[in-house]
Amino acid sequence: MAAAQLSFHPPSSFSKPRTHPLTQNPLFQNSIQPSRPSLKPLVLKAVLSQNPSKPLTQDDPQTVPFKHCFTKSSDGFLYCEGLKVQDVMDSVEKRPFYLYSKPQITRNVEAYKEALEGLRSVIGYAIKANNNYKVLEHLRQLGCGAVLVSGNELRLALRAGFDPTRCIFNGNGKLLDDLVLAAQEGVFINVDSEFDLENIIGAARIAGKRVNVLLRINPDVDPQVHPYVSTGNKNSKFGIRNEKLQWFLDEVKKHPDELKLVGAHCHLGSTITKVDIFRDAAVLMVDYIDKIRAQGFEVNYLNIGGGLGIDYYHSGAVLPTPKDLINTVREVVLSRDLNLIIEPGRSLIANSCCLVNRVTGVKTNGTKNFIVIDGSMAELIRPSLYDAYQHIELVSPVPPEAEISTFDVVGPVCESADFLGKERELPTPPKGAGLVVHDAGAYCMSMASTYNLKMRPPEYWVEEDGSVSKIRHAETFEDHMRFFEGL
Ligand SMILES: Cc1ncc(COP(=O)(O)O)c(C=O)c1O
Ligand SMILES: N[C@@H](CCCC[NH3+])C(=O)O
Repeated sequence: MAAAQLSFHPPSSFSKPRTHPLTQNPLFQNSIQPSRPSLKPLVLKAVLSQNPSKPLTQDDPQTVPFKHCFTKSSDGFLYCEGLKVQDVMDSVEKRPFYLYSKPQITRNVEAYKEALEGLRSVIGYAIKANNNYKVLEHLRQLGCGAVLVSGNELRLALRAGFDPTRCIFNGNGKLLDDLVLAAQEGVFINVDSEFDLENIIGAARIAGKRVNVLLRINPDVDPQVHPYVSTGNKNSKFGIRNEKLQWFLDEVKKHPDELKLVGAHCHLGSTITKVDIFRDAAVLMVDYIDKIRAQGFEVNYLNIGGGLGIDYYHSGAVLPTPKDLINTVREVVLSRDLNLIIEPGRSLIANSCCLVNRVTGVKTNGTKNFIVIDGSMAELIRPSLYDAYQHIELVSPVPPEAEISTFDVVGPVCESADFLGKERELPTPPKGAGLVVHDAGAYCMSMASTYNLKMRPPEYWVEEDGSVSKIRHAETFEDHMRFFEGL
């Protein structure tokens, strides 16, 4: 059986490949691919009034990559890249919506590219964080590859024009049909378990392709995060433990027509704010790579996964940047002349977006005060699911006499877990006031549901020229009824 034929693309400035045979591998060519036939662009392009005065806290976005694109002016208006969020609210349909800054996404990618200078590297954007098609196209145009966990994420990545040979297929329960598609397309596949390897071999045979595989190692490193987003400790369902490594190497040796072992992968978890944890893992991982190389395998890829946290608290605390992350593993990577793959999701997209809601009313039950908004756990589930903190503020100034109180910010969904924030000090807002939940670009819309038939919200972004475009239509009641057509 022939080895997977990998296409060559000229490198761009994104990653500067050194002269090395491995740079012939397209995973490390950072060209902007010509689009495959793309979906029709979504309608609407409403140019809204520009704010003439620069918001007070806004720094030069070109030089401050991790500054928030959402800033408050001294007179109490929230801006997104110089646009009043209130103006956007007044111009779009009356329902919760996600509002992104496209330039912030660009700045986030640029921060990673800069951090990766001098290394052969690929940024594999974790599509699960946000699967908006327009966002994906933008990230692909900026030079990102993609990390996938389902057949549909793979299909979406292909539609959005990602080069499949710059994509990595992860997951502990990958299905055979999806693996066949991945094998046909030349996607790199991470091996998670014995049955997964068996399925990958089967998929390679069906596709008639030799598959590039990485072993997903469980290094047993504690990422010091919420247990639900911790993935690289020994009790996790993900990855291969040390004692089983030899079995996998022996299996790969037995299947040279189907498998080419090219590297090792680990993913420790998400919301990690201590970069030493990544270095500890990288040190362990190169130890694995040494062991694997000692058996004659030419493994040259180290994939350290994603997981970098962001400043959800807006507390002004100094958190590690992509540069801090990469610098902490740089020497380890160079010491073995490895190609580095990273899989960021949250740190590429979370801070570029907020969920914009309207206040339905304010109530007190005697012991607690509540701000009830039209958004809910259906649109944004992280607070309910992980007790996660996401910063909340009003978009416009309130009358000076408005009392500041401690509120739970809750939605209308019929669950006591339906809260967006607990015990927040806020001025009592009038009915209809705009209220945003920040840092909603990652794991918010992609985890939204239609519970209580709250249909999924529309998405907009502010473009580089300050105009606003709809980048996803709102889901409607009629969309729901279509599931029952013809029954
Ligand atoms: C295998 C893998 N890679 C990458 C990511 C992206 O992580 P994050 O969004 O924290 O960067 C995840 C999610 O935790 C993941 O499970
Ligand atoms: N959904 C999680 C992240 C999970 C990452 C996937 N392994 C969050 O919202 O923070």
